[in-house]
Amino acid sequence: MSRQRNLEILKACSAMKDLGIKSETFKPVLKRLLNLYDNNWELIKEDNYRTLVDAIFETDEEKEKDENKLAVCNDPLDPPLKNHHSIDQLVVEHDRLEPPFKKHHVMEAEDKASPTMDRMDMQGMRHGVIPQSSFSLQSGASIIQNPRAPKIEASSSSACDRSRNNGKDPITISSSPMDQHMATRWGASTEARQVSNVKGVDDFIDNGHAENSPVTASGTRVTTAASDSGTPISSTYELASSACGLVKVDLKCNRGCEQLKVEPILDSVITFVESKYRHLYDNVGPKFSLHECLKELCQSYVQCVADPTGHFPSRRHPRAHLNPIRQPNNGSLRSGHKEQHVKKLMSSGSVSSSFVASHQQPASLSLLIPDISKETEAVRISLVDDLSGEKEPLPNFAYIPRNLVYQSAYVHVALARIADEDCCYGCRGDCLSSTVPCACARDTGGEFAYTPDGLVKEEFLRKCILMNEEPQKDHYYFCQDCPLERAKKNYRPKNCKGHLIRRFIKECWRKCGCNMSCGNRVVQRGISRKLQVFLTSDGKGWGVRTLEELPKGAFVCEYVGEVLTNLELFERNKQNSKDRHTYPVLLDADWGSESVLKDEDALCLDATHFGNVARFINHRCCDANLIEIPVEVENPDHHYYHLAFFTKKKVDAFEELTWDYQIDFADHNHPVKAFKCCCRSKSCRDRKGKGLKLSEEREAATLDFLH
Ligand SMILES: C[S@@+](CC[C@H](N)C(=O)[O-])C[C@H]1O[C@@H](n2cnc3c(N)ncnc32)[C@H](O)[C@@H]1O
Repeated sequence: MSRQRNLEILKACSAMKDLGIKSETFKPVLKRLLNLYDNNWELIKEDNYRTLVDAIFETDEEKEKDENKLAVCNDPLDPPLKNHHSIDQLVVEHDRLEPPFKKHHVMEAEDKASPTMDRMDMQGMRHGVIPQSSFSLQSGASIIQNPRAPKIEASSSSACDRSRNNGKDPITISSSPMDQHMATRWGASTEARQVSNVKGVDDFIDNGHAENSPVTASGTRVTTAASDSGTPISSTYELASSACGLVKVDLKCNRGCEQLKVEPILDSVITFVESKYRHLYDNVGPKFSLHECLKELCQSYVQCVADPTGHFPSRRHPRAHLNPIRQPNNGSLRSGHKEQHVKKLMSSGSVSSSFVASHQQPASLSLLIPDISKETEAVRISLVDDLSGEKEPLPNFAYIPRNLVYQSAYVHVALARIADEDCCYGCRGDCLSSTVPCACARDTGGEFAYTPDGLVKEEFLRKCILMNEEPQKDHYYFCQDCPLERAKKNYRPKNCKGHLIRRFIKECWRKCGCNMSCGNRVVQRGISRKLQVFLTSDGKGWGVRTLEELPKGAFVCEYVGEVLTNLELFERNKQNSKDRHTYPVLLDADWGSESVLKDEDALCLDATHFGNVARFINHRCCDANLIEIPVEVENPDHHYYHLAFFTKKKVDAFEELTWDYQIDFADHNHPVKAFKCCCRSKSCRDRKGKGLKLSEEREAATLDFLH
């Protein structure tokens, strides 16, 4: 019995040595654990002495101090017996026999006995559940809430354990075996850490490590400052992620062996850092928040998995930026399920000060085009296929970030056409910060349509939605001589079907005195949200989803295409009637302002051959999450304007973006044949493919809603 015990003690010594934990640190804890567990070594040894290591970390300073005292004197609880060495004796003996570090033992042990989280994920996989992860970090304390996810501690710990070296040993990147243990507990391999530390994360990725090897990045900062006693103050931070999507941020604040006289309240530390940054950096505005930064880190982790073309590419597609790749599809779940699943995760359990990171296993994500915009947009827009085995041809079109006139359309942009009183020549900086709204707000009732956060104001949005969804008779303009009808063969002047008169947003422009970051310039700054083109699972072909949560009223993108006259569109559609067309957009919001519109002024946008990401946004009857709003930028006459998409409500990350094309499914004379709608909306206007009149359907939808 006693021999076995001695053997166990020696093994524990060896394991602790490997982790760089000094004998005087672990001895008292080991004794305490043996007492606690009634000498059950199995519990202590589990997961490469995880319990012991955790207990060492968790032991508070006071207790440790006391126990340290015990460790240096003769232990009354553990008197030396014949053939029964005390822990102290054995440790001393072990110290003489063993070299200080045996890094590989840690790895081997971890490989064999995989940590709890890996086991759980495997189980999840077997049951067809996407491994999920979430961590919630609240100031002061943090514990995982997700019952399926493994237990994770998000800690802000004092690193006194390591500072047992009295602050003499320099702390270098990845030099500490304890770091390695922490990393391996989080699924990080020593090799990965070393490569990532030495060469950077990207190099590690390009090294082509095994697909399931985790990505880790860690770093250490040693400040030049010294504590009151002259001990160098050093701190380390460690980022570790596991293949199942857990991310751990570990901050270790080291003041050598000094004990903190006053334990700072984490909230105050956060506030202190925020104000420090506001003072230090001009660009850090009053809204800077460390919580937001960490939340952003979590969300970006999720996004980088979903969008491997982000700034930190996923290991799965190490060279995704070079070639379109079609990866074998191993995922067992259809994207619809996954979207739901991820949405559920994203919306679950997040309180204002907690961060939730969750993502799905990227096993089935197939990156086909890293950036459809070919770097013409400020953000990359990837095209992925996460359905197994679907054969959808890649879209054949040229990406253009701004509209281009095809041939005959009259789009006359000239500074002289903008009257001085129609712009804010005298403004400086940001028009939104001025107490009196400038001339550019005149068209929107003397108030800007945007909030300082760049969102469409609630009231303006509400009116636009109402006008679209429940238009009154006086919201329509009926042409005496409709340019649309003029293009048709059996032209009858009075056949106009009506054009919805819309509310315009007017943005400041070149003739204005404000700068580009003026809050009244949103659409002209282009796409800033993280979008992705993906293959829909319900037969609509490609669609667009957001990779980040979008608040209500957020600008998503503009509908960009070739600017055609309606005559040109008609001719084009006649010639290529078999082509799959993106639905053309009429620029008819202001047709009522002129009694007879000339053909070259009656314009539309066709994104079939030239377009931007909006050409992939699918239609949804009635309850779409986007609304199109006309935006005047450079053209005061409203023949030509920008059609911008804004969110009608909060949109979750990974949710498909849709807008109501306002199709009249019953109009069989429309230049573009209506498709059979698969929007699955409760109020789908294309019921059983028969197609009801838009007006009838609107009525039906209203009745549906009322009952
Ligand atoms: C603007 S494009 C959208 C992108 C398109 N899904 C693609 O794969 O290129 C419009 C076309 O998408 C398809 N589409 C859009 N919404 C749809 C819906 N609700 N039901 C069925 N097909 C739809 C139709 O083929 C339509 O002509």
